Amino acid sequence: MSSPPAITIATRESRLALWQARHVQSLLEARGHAVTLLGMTTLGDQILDRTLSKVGGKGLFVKELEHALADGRADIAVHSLKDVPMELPEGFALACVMEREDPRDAWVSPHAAGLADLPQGAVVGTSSLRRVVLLREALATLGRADVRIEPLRGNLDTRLRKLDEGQYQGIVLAAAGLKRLGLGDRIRAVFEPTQSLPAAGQGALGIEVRADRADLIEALRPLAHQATWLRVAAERAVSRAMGGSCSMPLAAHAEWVGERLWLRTAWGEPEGAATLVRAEDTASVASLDEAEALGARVAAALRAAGAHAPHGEA
Ligand SMILES: NCc1[nH]cc(CCC(=O)O)c1CC(=O)O
Repeated sequence: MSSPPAITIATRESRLALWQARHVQSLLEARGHAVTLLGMTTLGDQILDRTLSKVGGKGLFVKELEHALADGRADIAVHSLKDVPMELPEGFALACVMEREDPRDAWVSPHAAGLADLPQGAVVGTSSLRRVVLLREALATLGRADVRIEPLRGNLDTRLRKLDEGQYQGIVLAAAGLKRLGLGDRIRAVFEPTQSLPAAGQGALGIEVRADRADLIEALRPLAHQATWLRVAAERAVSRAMGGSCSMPLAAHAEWVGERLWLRTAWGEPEGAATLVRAEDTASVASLDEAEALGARVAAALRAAGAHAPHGEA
């Protein structure tokens, strides 16, 4: 038998990206592969101080890594699936989706145990439009028109520093990123999906390869987690059907209830009504096709309830 192929992982150099790449590295090494990391700075990393949706969206974190796969400098790229565009470019494939970390949003604040306890006139920081519209709805329900939501950009350490410096009284981050970096003790509370519905793919890692690398797709198969993959396929199908980019305030979250997949979605407009449009459904799901069909069906219901793509997009 031939020995397992050597694998080079292209990775961004943020602490979270490096943790994720090393996580995959150790799983592959345990299976006998020799693994090296190729660190890269992406355009997305260079402009972390600007609102991503204004400068071209999620693809920015992925494209440079794909160049390295295309020209053979690297074999695989490890991504937070939340940051991966719905349609990969021609010639690339998602080889596997791995077991999900906590998919929920986390509340981080030295000042308040939750939104209701915020001091008068508090500033809450968050970056994604999804979290903005969810927070706005939650604050309106609590009658907290005094609380302002302000943009918060940068990698995890930068965001926590801005909180600690007092620019915000509380911030909302993915629980998964904090836990992976050993910062779980910064989490004051996790939002249940009824309070802050997570983004499609949040907390799940995916491994991208060149579509012609059947050898790697085979080698990565043992890292796949089918129960996560089906959840994420349903969630991503919603984003796809909605023309989803990160300029869209869209939440899509699936979880298992026995053999059935329960998919919940929410959509809002940053300048629109505080109350979000929501749609949900369940289905018996055993294949990626069935998961995607559920996603398409719930997306159609969400559109019928009033959700739409931004300005003229399909
Ligand atoms: N938006 C950036 C991003 N991409 C993935 C994660 C967290 C980890 C994950 O979802 O797997 C984060 C940080 C955050 O949203 O707070």
